[in-house]
Amino acid sequence: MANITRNGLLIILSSPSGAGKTTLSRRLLEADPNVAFSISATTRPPRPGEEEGVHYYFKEPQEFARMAAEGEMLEHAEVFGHHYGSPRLPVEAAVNEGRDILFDVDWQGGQQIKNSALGNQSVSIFILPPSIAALAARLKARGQDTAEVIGFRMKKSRDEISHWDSYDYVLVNEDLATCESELKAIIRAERLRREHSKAALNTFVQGLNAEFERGLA
Ligand SMILES: Nc1nc2c(ncn2[C@@H]2O[C@H](COP(=O)(O)OP(=O)(O)O)[C@@H](O)[C@H]2O)c(=O)[nH]1
Ligand SMILES: Nc1ncnc2c1ncn2[C@@H]1O[C@H](COP(=O)(O)OP(=O)(O)O)[C@@H](O)[C@H]1O
Repeated sequence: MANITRNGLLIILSSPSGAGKTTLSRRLLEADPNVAFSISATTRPPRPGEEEGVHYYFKEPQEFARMAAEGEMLEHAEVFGHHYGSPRLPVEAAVNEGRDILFDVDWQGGQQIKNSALGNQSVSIFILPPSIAALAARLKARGQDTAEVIGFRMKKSRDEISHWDSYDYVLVNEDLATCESELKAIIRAERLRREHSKAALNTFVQGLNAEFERGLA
């Protein structure tokens, strides 16, 4: 049977706060054991229920600055007044082992990953809310931020949305199940892209040519 190995894919997911990235990521990770989550480092304090090393690595600003200065992050940016970054080593390990890695990052992070040495192994997906009213309602319903924080995130969402045009794919998260299946379809197709398994395909086609030469056609 054909065994065409491929490099791992960097899956970049961005959206304005409240559009559903976290929910979609969780569903994808539960359904697909070949996808790992890139656990970001952040200076933001934990929300209720968030665990160290599961949702984020919570860092003091000084430690975060050291990690960034010493090149330990694949990308990093300031979002909502806090610093966020993706540790580099787990990403390189996953890609080399042919495992996909999912990033929940803002547009700045998405752009830095696209411009990095691993950019040609990445696919970026932007999630839009069905309406701004729905976005506000979801942030309220999540019940994890104060009215002031929600107001601030809503103001910033216009800026985040303005970057939709630099993503490979754009999905509208109206019905969650539909959006989840669209996301999975994108990942299935991207895994099959020629450039993501070029070395293995070269070897495979050489094998087909060798069969021709042996006169098996
Ligand atoms: N650039 C970058 N952005 C990140 C990273 N981790 C999280 N973010 C973004 O920071 C923003 C705030 O995240 P968070 O505080 O968890 O709130 P959320 O918007 O409700 O998910 C979101 O846009 C995330 O995508 C990271 O490692 N790098
Ligand atoms: N398609 C959807 N329809 C209704 N509610 C949704 C949908 N997708 C996500 N939500 C809800 O909206 C809130 C914000 O979603 P979340 O995944 O935390 O967003 P983000 O990570 O983008 O900030 C959560 O309470 C989530 O359950």
